Amino acid sequence: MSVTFGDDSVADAAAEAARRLVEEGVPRALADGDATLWGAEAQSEAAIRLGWLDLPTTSRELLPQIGELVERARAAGLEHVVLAGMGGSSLAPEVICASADVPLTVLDTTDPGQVRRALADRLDRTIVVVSSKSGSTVETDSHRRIYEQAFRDAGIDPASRIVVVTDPGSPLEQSAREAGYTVVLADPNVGGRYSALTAFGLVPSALAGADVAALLDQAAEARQRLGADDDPGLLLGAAIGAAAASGRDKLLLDDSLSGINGLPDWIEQLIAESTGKQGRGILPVAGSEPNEADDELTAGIDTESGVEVQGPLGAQFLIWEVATAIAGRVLGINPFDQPNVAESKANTTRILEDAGDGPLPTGAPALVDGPVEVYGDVPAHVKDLSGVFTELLKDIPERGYLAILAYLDREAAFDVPVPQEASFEAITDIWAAHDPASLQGLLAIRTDRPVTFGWGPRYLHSTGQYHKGGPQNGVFLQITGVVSGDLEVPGKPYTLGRLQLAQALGDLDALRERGRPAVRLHLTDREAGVRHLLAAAREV
Ligand SMILES: O=P(O)(O)OC[C@H]1O[C@H](O)[C@H](O)[C@@H](O)[C@@H]1O
Repeated sequence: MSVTFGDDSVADAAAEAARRLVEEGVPRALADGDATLWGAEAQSEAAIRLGWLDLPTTSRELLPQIGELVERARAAGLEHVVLAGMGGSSLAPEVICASADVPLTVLDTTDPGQVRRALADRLDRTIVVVSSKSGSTVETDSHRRIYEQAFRDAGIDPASRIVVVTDPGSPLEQSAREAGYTVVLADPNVGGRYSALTAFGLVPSALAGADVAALLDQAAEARQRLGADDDPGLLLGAAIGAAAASGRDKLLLDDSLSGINGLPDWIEQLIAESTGKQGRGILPVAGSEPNEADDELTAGIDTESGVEVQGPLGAQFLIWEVATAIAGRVLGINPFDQPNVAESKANTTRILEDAGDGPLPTGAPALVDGPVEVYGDVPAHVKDLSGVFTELLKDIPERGYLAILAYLDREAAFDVPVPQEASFEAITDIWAAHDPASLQGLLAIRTDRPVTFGWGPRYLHSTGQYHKGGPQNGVFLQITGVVSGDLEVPGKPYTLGRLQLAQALGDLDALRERGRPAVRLHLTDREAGVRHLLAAAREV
């Protein structure tokens, strides 16, 4: 494993920052778990958040219990593994399984269509891992309730199918024990986004068929370098910290040549939640081409870049965690809290409670363009969707960015029928033409500012912290859609679709309270709406 520099100015700044850190004794202190490294204010939190440093060893203790679980699931013929978990409770298993090429259905959505698709898939052979560190995350709680009901309706005992991963003493641990579920306890001294190598990363991945012992071996090798002057995590942290301190605070992640699939999505949460606070921080940008702008730094996973990080997945996890902790130190930021995530959650709860049984407070559309309603402040001269895009792009300030936030079904594009004889290229073109995520590329070529794309509510547990806590230079484009086939959340007064819309509105409020430009597009016909959006973006 190694960190190398394709850009001399980055290399020089990193070397200088690393030299200072070594002089201050930081690498050794971090290796020893010194909680004072981020200042007095962060110390009490850091004291209970450094367990990740020792996971390559401590997580080995979990392997026998995980091995038994896997055996039991195999013996019972449970081949469809569903993971209900948000942010740190699902991003790592998603990368682990995608890289190992083993199937895992991740539920980190409140989209009723996406949840219905999972429910319709081999329920009789499904095992559900319900993962939540706090044990109180609303999305995960909803998924648990929905699956419990579905199992019961199918005459299946939920206790034979649900595995809970949570922190000791959480409300979920208690209710799971009462229900007779299998419970695997995670290390409480590791925060969600640093938990890749805890039970949160390992249990669902092992059930899906990934070799988790190998991951720990890879991480153990990286752990041995910790404390050394040439530790890859130290060099990476010094590079991204020093770059951000000098204004290069957009971190473009490129994994195009890597055999590891989807690590940028995991890095996004780690960097955005750890650094995006107090009006400062680093904006991770996944899935976008560099603009050669002077506020950008490119980081490649096994891919040549401004900074290239080479190594197997287990090592990458540890290197990026060390780097984030080091960058926090360089920037004077506590990398272990996420002070602004709760704002949108509180708004969502308030919106649902205030609305009672009545409609949610969406307001009236400022304009309607075919299957797309536009909500928000739109100048009077703007008459259509491409005009809305043009205005939003114009609104991006110097050093700012545009964030596209889609509260839609992440997999709907793949349901579109494709001709039987179509080539792989033709099929991917058809998918792209129906995928809201294609909007990122189409708008990115119209601006020299970074354009990010996040699925809601998934991003609320990731880049959402940076949007609200980081520099106030974001412009936000939300997309919601009409719900057909809504799902009850058993025991709750709301449906999944209602929760999804309330989450979008809750975050919109939090962004607007900060005076940021934020527009919501609502698709009154989802498929036609996506096609219309993409066509309008081509016209900008
Ligand atoms: O694991 P949970 O307690 O359900 O938390 C899931 C996610 O929730 C919050 O949004 C935090 O900001 C994330 O860091 C965390 O990963």
